[in-house]
Amino acid sequence: MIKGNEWQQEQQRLDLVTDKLRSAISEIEPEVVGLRDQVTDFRKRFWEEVSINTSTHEDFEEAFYSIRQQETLLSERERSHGQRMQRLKSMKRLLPSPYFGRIDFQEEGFSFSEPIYIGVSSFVDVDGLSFLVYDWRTPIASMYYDYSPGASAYDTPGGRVAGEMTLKRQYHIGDGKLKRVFDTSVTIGDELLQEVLAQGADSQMKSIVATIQKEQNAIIRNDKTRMLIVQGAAGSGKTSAALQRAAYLLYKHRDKLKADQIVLFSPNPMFNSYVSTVLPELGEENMQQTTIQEYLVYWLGSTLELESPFEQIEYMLTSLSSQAYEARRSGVQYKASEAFLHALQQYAIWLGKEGMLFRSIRFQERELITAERIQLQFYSYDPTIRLANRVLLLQEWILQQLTLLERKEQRAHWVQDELDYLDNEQYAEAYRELLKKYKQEEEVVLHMNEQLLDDYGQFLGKGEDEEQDIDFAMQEIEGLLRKMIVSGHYKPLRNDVKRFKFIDIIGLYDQLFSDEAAYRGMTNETVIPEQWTEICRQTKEKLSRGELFYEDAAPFLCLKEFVEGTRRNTNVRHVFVDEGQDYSPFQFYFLKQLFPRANMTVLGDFSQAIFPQATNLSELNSPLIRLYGQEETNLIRLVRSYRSTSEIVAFTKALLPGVEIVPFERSEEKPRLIKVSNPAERVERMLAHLAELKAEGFASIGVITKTAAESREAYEALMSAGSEAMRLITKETLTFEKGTMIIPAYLAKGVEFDAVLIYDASAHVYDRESERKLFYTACTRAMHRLLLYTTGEWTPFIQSLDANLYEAEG
Ligand SMILES: Nc1ncnc2c1ncn2[C@@H]1O[C@H](COP(=O)(O)OP(=O)(O)OP(=O)(O)O)[C@@H](O)[C@H]1O
Repeated sequence: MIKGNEWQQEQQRLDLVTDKLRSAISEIEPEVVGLRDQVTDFRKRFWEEVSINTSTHEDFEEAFYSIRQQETLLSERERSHGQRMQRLKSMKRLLPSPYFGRIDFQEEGFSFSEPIYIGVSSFVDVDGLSFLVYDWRTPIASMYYDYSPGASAYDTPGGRVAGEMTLKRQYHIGDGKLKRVFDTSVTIGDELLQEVLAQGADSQMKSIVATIQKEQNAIIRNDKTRMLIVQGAAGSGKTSAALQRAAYLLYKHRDKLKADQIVLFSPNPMFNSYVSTVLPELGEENMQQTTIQEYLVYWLGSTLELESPFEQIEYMLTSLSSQAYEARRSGVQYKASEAFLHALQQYAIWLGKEGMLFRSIRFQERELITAERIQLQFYSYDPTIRLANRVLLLQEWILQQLTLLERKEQRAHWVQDELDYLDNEQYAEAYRELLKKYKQEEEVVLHMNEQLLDDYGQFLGKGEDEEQDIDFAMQEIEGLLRKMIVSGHYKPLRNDVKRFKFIDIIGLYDQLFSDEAAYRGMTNETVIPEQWTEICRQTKEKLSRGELFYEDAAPFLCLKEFVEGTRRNTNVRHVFVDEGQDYSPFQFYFLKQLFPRANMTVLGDFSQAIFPQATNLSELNSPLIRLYGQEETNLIRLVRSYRSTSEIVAFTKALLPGVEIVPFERSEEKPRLIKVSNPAERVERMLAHLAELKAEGFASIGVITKTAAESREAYEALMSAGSEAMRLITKETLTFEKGTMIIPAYLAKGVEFDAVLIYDASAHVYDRESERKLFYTACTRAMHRLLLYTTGEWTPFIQSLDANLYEAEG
């Protein structure tokens, strides 16, 4: 802590900045209100100021320019209103705590050092030059995160600036008052960080701007590589750093990057609500947040019903071991692999030569163009043309065929029938439609006049010439009506062709899962999973029900892309993938194709890989590194965990031998193992523990189960034993709230609780080695307290632990 004199000076400086903020706010506030009123008024009176006269060319031009002028004036005012509004908001955000850090920096060649105060946004004095507060994202502020006092430097667009940092100070300011001030000498944040980490969990993730650590800063400011991979231990701040990174990018590229050009892929919809306040807290708009499931469903359209990743994991966790189970598991892994991607690529080449499957174009129970004819046409194209381009040629050909067929169809009986059934009203309506459509065409206008429509039905009694004219006109109307009827019926056919419905894409995917020899022939694959026959049976059976396994979604869409050409989103510039270890190489490939202009940031932890299709993000041979190539990829590792106490980290680290995780020194209670004799006793003990934890001040508590069924069971047991309100979280839950919640481990990914209660850590619940990481993930959600229960034998993961790591209660 600093001394009295310095404290006073700091408080005076704070008062000065606060006063300046207040006066700037009171100056700008009326301006903002005034501009807002002007804009509203302007919009209301927009057309009053414009003279519209289109009688002559000159009048028309004048009207055009007067609209343009009005528009320019309006957008100018909107822009200055927007800019001032932004400034006002950022000053109001600064007011309660204008800055959190200070560095004094003496640049090389200068004889004095300048204090740099750092806050969530910049604040410049009335002279327009002196920065009273620097935004944390400015180049100079990076030294605050990267250096201790001593030699330091920062990068600017003009080059590197070196010098000496003579002081580094942290502030805890609340309501405009200095609460605490720390001078740091080694690494930043230790004291302030201690204080921040000692606090309880929140219903929303918090911004970590005041205590960003050096290795996290490297993630936030890395703006060079196409692919940034962050392999970070549980609680090491991957998600936090990702959100700060988005804020940094929005600031650095504020002229060209908009929030909707950044997409964050989250593990589940509830997680979106958990992280949604960080960017607004930093004064930025939220980026797009979604889940990969949402994307896959969107791209699949209504073709097939997709299993959700949570249904897949529930199957993995709840089914008994059997041949079918093992085959599914191995199928999931194979379908996620690069080998399968390669097989698909080879399959597409094979399809270029043979085996394409088409669907006949059918109309009214008739085959207009048979699948065989389409296939013949397809294979008549030059085989050197890419598959997807040949499909485009084919599409064009089918549309042409439809035009010819449509012409012939106009003479069909059914058209005459429909024509006969048109009543006068419909006839007249159709006629009007025709008039509208053809009113530009002189020829038609010549023969059709509105009089004819009005006189329809009173034709008798006219002269011969007139009658001839009328006959001719009637024939023409009839011809046009026939055309209209047929083209109305053909429209859906044409739309289907435009949407490539003439390709039997489900059949093509299904065909891949043929016997081993055929599969080899189509794909050149040599290494095929042992349970291939069973994998094929399961996949085909699912497809025959119009459904798709989760693991099949990305491969299916890739095949669709090879055949139909790529769909792309070129607007998005940054894709963030959180919990990246749970994505398959296939899904990454899909995202890369989908967002060709985006840089990718993948954050994950292979120790928390709970899905069988997991990808190891950081091993040398990782498919993720190969995605953009070594040169375009940067890998950063985080090992320090900021979430859990040292005792909890020591316990969880021992659960997963070899895991790289270092606790941030914060000591509290050891995890507690509570053995009870039956479920009723467990409920009774849990209720007592919940009450104790709440009395200690822990407001966010997670009762974590293995499956959804176990969550429901726990919820019912606790509620019927008289528990206070708690929330049962399911895959449909959209919001994360404070309080006590019961949640399956796979949905608790990415979130954290003050206290975690593992509902059943018995041997019969966590018995497969493949569930170790799930169990580890559940335990690592705890910040301050971890309690585990069993009604019998402990899971082998716990049995093998050193007894010093926990407190056992009988
Ligand atoms: N530099 C920091 N300053 C203060 N708090 C931090 C910092 N880094 C991380 N934290 C805190 O540590 C906790 C864990 O962070 P976060 O959820 O971002 O980690 P994660 O690596 O994404 O975790 P997991 O993979 O286990 O979900 C959060 O409470 C976060 O606020």
